[in-house]
Amino acid sequence: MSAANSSPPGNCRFAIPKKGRLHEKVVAMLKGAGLEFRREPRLDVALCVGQPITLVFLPASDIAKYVGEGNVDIGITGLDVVKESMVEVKHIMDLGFGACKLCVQAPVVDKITNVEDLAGKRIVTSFPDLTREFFGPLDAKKGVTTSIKFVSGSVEAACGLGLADAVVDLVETGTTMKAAGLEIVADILSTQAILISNPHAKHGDLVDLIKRRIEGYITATKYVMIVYNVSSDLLAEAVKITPGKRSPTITTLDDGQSKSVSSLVLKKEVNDKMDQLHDAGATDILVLNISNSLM
Ligand SMILES: Nc1ncnc2c1ncn2[C@@H]1O[C@H](COP(=O)(O)OP(=O)(O)OP(=O)(O)O)[C@@H](O)[C@H]1O
Ligand SMILES: O=P(O)(O)OC[C@H]1O[C@H](OP(=O)(O)OP(=O)(O)O)[C@H](O)[C@@H]1O
Repeated sequence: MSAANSSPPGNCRFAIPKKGRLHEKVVAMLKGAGLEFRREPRLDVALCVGQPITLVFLPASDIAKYVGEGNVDIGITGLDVVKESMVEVKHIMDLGFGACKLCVQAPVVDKITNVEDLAGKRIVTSFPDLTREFFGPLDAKKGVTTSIKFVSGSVEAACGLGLADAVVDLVETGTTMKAAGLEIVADILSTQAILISNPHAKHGDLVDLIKRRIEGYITATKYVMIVYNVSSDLLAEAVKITPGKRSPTITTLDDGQSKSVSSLVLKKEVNDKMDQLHDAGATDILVLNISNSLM
């Protein structure tokens, strides 16, 4: 690492995926959480503006190992990577993106419905340890040994190439699996992106700050603020529709007859809530986006 590509001593080191499926979402989340940074082209470290935090850009599949071994203090990667790495890390929070499943998949033409039929056969995967853990009990039951081979990518091609009888790979939409003529025989793990830290991380305050900032951003992206007017006699019914996260804010309008209500509402429910408020007699219904929050 050159001097430009290193972290000032004493900074909290925070690893994020340098490319791949999680990279853009993590960068957008950090920006939304006010953890601003400027990354020079081709450098794998960047300093956060105004905080003693160094971002370290690493392959997603290596991040759990670096966090577990204390080379970095905190990181973001998939739960699948953490489980596969078999290292001890503190699972701070789920991040709500990067959701997919790790599945055993076999060629559709083979019509395999019972995963036990694959014990003793050839499996190709990027997750050899989780695969071994999954097939261990099946092997023991049948008295066979499943052959498990590692590949780092394009796992879905292995059956078509004659290298495997089945694969263990991630499935999100199922597009890759279907295109390769495969189908799910068994689920191994549901995964999503998570925030992790070294169990003995020295930078407790910064870890808390990062967690708080990210939580604020996640809340802000999940909720919108709904604001409406309603006559005092209809207020109780309207408030039942929008009880808020804690409770709604209610103020009296100048006319003395009506109330103005503002309340947090889940983004995915807002259109239904607007219809219900309209039917309950509310007027002047506005929906406002929240750019960040601290609850
Ligand atoms: N199709 C997907 N949908 C959602 N999340 C996924 C998907 N594929 C992978 N992930 C998540 O992203 C993590 C990184 O996967 P990715 O395939 O981007 O690996 P990579 O090694 O960083 O990149 P690359 O495949 O470009 O080398 C996975 O461990 C998983 O948690
Ligand atoms: O169910 P889908 O939506 O099709 O997504 C699943 C695919 O996404 C990932 O691969 P990626 O495209 O990241 O490339 P890789 O094979 O190089 O890991 C994963 O390994 C699957 O192959």
